[in-house]
Amino acid sequence: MESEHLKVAVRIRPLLNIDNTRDVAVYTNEQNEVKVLDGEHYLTSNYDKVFQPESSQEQVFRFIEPALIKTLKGFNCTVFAYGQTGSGKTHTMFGGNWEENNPAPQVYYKDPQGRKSEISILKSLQGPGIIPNSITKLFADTETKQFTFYCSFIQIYNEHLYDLLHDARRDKSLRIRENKIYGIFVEGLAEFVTESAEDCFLLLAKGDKNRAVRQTRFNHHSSRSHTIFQMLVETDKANKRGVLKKAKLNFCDLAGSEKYDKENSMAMEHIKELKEINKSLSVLGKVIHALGSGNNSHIPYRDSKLTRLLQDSLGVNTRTILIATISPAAVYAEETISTLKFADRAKQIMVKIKKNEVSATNDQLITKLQREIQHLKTLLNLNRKGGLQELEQKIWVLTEENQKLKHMKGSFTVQEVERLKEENKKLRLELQQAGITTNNEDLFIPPREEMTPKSTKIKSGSLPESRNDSKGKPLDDDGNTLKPTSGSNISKSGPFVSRMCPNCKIYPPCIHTSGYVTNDISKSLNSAYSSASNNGATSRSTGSTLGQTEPHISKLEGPIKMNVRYRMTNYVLENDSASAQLKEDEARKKELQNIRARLNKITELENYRKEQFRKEIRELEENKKKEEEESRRKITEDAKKKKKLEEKKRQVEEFRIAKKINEELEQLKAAEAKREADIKRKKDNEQKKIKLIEYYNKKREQDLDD
Ligand SMILES: Nc1ncnc2c1ncn2[C@@H]1O[C@H](COP(=O)(O)OP(=O)(O)OP(=O)(O)O)[C@@H](O)[C@H]1O
Repeated sequence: MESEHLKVAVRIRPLLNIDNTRDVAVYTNEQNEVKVLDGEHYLTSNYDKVFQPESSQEQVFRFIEPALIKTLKGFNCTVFAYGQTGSGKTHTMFGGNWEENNPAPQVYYKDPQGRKSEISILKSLQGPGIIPNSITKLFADTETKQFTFYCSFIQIYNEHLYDLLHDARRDKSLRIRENKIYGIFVEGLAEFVTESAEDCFLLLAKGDKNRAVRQTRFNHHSSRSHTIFQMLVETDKANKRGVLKKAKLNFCDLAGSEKYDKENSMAMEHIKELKEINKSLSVLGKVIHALGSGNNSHIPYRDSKLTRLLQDSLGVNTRTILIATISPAAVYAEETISTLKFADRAKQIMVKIKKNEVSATNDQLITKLQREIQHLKTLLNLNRKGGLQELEQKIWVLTEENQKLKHMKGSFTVQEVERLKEENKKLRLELQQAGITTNNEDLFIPPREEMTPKSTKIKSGSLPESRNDSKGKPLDDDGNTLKPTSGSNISKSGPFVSRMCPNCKIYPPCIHTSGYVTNDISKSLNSAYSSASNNGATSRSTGSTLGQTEPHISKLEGPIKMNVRYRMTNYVLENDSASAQLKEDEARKKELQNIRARLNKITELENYRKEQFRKEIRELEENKKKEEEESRRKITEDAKKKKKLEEKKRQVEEFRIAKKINEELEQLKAAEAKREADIKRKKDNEQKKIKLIEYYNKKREQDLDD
């Protein structure tokens, strides 16, 4: 065991016409320091290496080369390109003008006569990037040695995984799965055996054509998905210590981080992409942060497909190289600072690295090889044009061979295992010549001891970090309850019982034992037997079959014909002693029990809270009712009061009017009285005047008389 820091480099690309500016904000010095300075922002940080705008692709490749070479010694290696959209990730990983020049070859790599095509994609690249340079280097270094390389090309688009080599239209998203034998793997992902650098370039070119791209503000040809070009490197021969080496090489060209463009309205699809990209990059940041903080109790690998897929290539057992790409332009200072901060955080990860060595006589390896050989033979048998009779014979031979292998397990020599590996490779080559591809679910046949219902297997703690649903059934990465892949119809009779078969007098598995052959073969056998019995042969009971997934055979899509094999990932096989396994199982069991106990507590708490909540709601409802009644009563009272007041008002009004009338009447009466008094006074005065006149008249008459 040795420990090593992850390596972080920054690559500054030159100013481009698309930047529309001559103002720069990024400065560097000899000490691999980067300064971002634009009056508004200031950041200075130090990295393992800083590549200037004029640095060549060759110089960048030299930086990752030591880690690359180590893959041949059994160390995993992951190279990331991280940065803002248009900052040069694809340029760094694939090469200058890769996307524009990608020729997507329309020729067979091998013509029908088996002659090699002369096409060289490398020549068409202006300055090959890390991936083509690494491929050239690996094949040049292993020319004389015996290594096998398996390649696959994945893209993660909107949190869905697609096989870039098979699924141009992103029709079928793939699932990430994990188990004890294969580790973390992508179900249904094809792996191609590549015999030369040219093989790899063809795959690269084909996959890259299928990548999701879109024009963004900063890049006319922006990659909108994360892509991972994976290479598995395996030694064919065991070394003097009887050890086989293998390593996984991941080249990740991450989708560019991008800010929401407020000025130009973005299409919904673009916004969704942007959200998913930023989310998964943020999870990558969190994982890196969690690894760096040394608190490994919870690392959120499962929060994004990218981190889940790279779980065994992040933090442990892997040399990780992060190349942060930035633009020097002042207009991108904010994005540049955020990229540099991400790179800073990444620097803090301490990576423990160990070799992927596996003893050639390791039981798991033998089981894996046996299983693969069994499956490949089945496929070949189905493909070959032989009649049923021939097929039957071959299956008998295979049955016996497998029987022998089963009994021999544990007493294998290194040479025998190497022979198994050789045989495995040859079978794949034969499939390659036939241009056959298949779904690797077929290979995912549980070993005999696992042929119990899946939940039992989970309980034994065989799936690290496995999640269960409320009924204790295992969940997959998408949170769905797992169904046994190939064992949905698996015999429920429990583990395999090793008793001699009464019909053929050998130990199972044999054709009379349930759970041995696939449906197709079993059907062929059944009909072969029935025709044999019709012809007077001894009648045999055929027994039930496993009902496993039928081998799916289809022609390879596109013109490339190559070897196909399927993901068999199991990288941490060292120290795989039974006691360590038992301890691990125990620890997992305890962990699961703890989780269940915690879940129960949480459920109890939740129930209690629910009850409290219901109570509160009831009280609230009662209070509300009372309040409503009260308000109704008040409304009625108010209405009555209002009525009374109105009545009073009316009365007062009437009274006021009556009073006024009275007053007016009084006034009228007074006026009348006054008038009457005046009339009377006038009358009296007139009377007096008349009397006076009468008096004076009388007196004059008297005087006259006198
Ligand atoms: N070091 C460099 N030297 C010259 N040109 C470069 C360099 N880096 C990037 N470029 C150019 O800048 C443009 C954008 O680069 P590239 O496509 O690699 O960006 P990207 O980070 O992969 O973007 P996205 O995330 O949007 O896919 C391309 O035209 C590329 O050729």
